[in-house]
Amino acid sequence: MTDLELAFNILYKVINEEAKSNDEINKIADDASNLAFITKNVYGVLENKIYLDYMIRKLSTVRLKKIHPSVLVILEIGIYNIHFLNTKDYAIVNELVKLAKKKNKRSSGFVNAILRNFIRDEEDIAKIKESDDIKSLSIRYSLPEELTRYIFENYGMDYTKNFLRYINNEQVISIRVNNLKTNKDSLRDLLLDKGFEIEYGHLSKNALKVLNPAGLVNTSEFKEGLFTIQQEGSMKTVEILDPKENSKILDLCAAPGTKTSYIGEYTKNKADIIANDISKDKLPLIQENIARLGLENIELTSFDASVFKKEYENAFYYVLVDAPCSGLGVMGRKPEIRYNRTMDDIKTLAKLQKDILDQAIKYLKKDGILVYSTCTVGNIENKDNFSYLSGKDDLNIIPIDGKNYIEYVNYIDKTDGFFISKFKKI
Ligand SMILES: C[S@@+](CC[C@H](N)C(=O)[O-])C[C@H]1O[C@@H](n2cnc3c(N)ncnc32)[C@H](O)[C@@H]1O
Repeated sequence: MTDLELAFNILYKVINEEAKSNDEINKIADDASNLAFITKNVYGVLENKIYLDYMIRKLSTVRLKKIHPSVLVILEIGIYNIHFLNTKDYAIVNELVKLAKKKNKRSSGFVNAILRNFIRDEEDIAKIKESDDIKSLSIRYSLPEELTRYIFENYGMDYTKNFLRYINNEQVISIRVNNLKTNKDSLRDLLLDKGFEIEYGHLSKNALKVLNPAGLVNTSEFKEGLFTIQQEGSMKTVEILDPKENSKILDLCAAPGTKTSYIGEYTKNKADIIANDISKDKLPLIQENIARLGLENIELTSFDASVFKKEYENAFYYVLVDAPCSGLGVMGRKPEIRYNRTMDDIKTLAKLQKDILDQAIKYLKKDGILVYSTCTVGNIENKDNFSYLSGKDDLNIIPIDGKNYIEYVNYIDKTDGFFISKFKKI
């Protein structure tokens, strides 16, 4: 199978069958002759899908909705390679026409015509002719219009442009060193030896950045639990919670266990941790991480955190609510998120977060610490829920670096958009 066909298969599943791009890329990592090229294609098409479809609309006499789903993916790959990767020769067209013959025989002439016409008339087709700035940005950076408008209304035009530009650029991946098994410099040396380009993290003392991360999870260092893939903003959540050894800690929304496992490492296996997630299916993911990283004293549970659990009342020194959220802050690494979120989802999630936070407060002992975090941007979830918590009589805000909360800005802080706030129960 060619690399383009592997990229096609992944894209088809992500766009039409709700698969996740990262999971699918990891599955084929060992078979691909050029993993970096496949990854570039998968991310590139997803990051530019609205724009690619805008151009295809101009080129096609058939309405977009009437184009067969596999043919549309083939066209998107074609336009992406020609326009964004500057592949101007006709070899790519021939390869995609061949692929079209395999996937949907009747459409190969159609694919051939569209891609050749695009090469001939690229400059004009690629022009975005929209008088509305938000619509134009939505197409240029392929973020659905209502989400683009939401970000603009919350943060203004400069932020919106920079934010969108950042999520469509290649992302730097961070990893968290497992200090129970190694240390930062030894791990750095091992990964450098394997050809990874490594830099030190800039927000967390336990972070390394990997500039060419393809294949990272297939290394023996990963399998032996020397590190976890985690972005620095996410690491900071646990560092801000700052849980102590010999304490009782509740992580209410824990799967896949990235923060739970950091809490375990941070407390050197010497705290009692309960990691909960509503989704039973996701508990094995947490278990896998715990086993891989060599962690102990972590109990897994599965209940709905928005419903009160009497036995946990006043039982914990630390409660982490890393809430289910719209995930707009991680679109750079999970580009398909943008096509699966609406403003209605954001409002529903914000309400769910409030309900979970209401229970979380009851589980804290006096002087106990609550951290409320999300991996999203936008006031409906973050700031409004921070205000909701600030209004509670039994909570005091604990400032973080002199501020009420941290909201990482991707293009400034060079990490995912992340929101973190901290409270003490009084
Ligand atoms: C942002 S993710 C958590 C990520 C995790 N803390 C980590 O660092 O790996 C939110 C999680 O909340 C879970 N969730 C959603 N609704 C929930 C509820 N009502 N109660 C408990 N967990 C819930 C989801 O299944 C999802 O795994």
